[in-house]
Amino acid sequence: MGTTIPNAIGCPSSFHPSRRRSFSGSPLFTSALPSSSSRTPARRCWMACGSTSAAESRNLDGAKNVNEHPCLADNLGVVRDSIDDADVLIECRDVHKSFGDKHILRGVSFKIRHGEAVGIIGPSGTGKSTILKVMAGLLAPDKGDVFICGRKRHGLISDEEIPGLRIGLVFQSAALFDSLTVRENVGFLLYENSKMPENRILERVTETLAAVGLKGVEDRFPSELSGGMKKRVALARSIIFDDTKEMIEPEVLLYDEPTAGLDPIASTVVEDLIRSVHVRRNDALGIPGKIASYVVVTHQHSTIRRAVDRLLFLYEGRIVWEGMTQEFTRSTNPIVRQFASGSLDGPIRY
Ligand SMILES: Nc1ncnc2c1ncn2[C@@H]1O[C@H](COP(=O)(O)OP(=O)(O)OP(=O)(O)O)[C@@H](O)[C@H]1O
Repeated sequence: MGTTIPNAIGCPSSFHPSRRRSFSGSPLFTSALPSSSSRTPARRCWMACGSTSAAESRNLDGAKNVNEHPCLADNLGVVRDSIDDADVLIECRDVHKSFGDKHILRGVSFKIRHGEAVGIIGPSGTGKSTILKVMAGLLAPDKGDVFICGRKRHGLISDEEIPGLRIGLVFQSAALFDSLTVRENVGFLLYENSKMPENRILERVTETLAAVGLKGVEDRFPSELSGGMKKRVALARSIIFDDTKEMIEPEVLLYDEPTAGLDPIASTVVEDLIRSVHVRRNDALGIPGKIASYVVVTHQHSTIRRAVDRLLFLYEGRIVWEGMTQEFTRSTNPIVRQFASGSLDGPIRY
């Protein structure tokens, strides 16, 4: 099975689900990496260097102010906890990325573990979408590394052969194919990449739509859906999987501003859906979710409160604070305080 190369442009006007062909221009990105091994996601690997290359100071509440200065960290002799990294699905280690002379990511390091629900927040233009694309394998770091289940990724997702983990990126715009019906959009990857019989794909599409709370919309086109429905269809498309395979790889979903532009109630629906497809919850049909972990980039307080457990605060291309969501509003970090209050006074300058 080939890897689906993500992009956000092409719309396959000639696509028909009954015609399987090699098409790699999906606006959806779900990289279904080939699973050539039967190892579990929890590959045992110990990483001696810890989760960040930074000196970290712990608040009383347990959150970390991250002082990004690797030399300082070494000089201070910061003793890192010995952590069992067997459950780390994705690790970014000292990731740098520039666009022209704009140095956007300046040494970003963090780990996403199996079962986690993580939010990435921070001021506009600070590189949140960029780090999602680096995690997804759409952008290669200029410096630093991305590890998938403990194995270093080389190049982009399209070049790699790392098995055992699917990574899906759900774009802010939903990025549905306008000329395809909801059924064709949701079943797209299965039509393109699986050997499932068509009637089984149709069943999977209906089941998956039901899991995100949508019924009877299979024949509609995206233009006939509300913004919230489009986001739900995009979510269904990202969680559908080939259930004829012997082993289903764990999947990490990366959501880029999934509630942007939605009213408060539609936001709540999407936030609850994001939760419901996670392994620790049940979907709309009462079936346990299958998404191993997810990462949400968001500006919305409701999404932070409702959809994620742990937060990474990105500022000027670095993680400057991380902690649990309930620690966020109590943080004494001046950057976090200013951001949480929306004040014009403070270290963040626009
Ligand atoms: N492909 C690209 N080419 C050139 N510049 C880019 C590219 N992608 C992102 N940038 C620039 O990198 C910076 C960070 O963009 P990014 O979208 O990652 O920020 P963000 O934190 O997600 O912002 P927002 O919260 O406003 O969505 C911006 O200045 C953006 O213009």
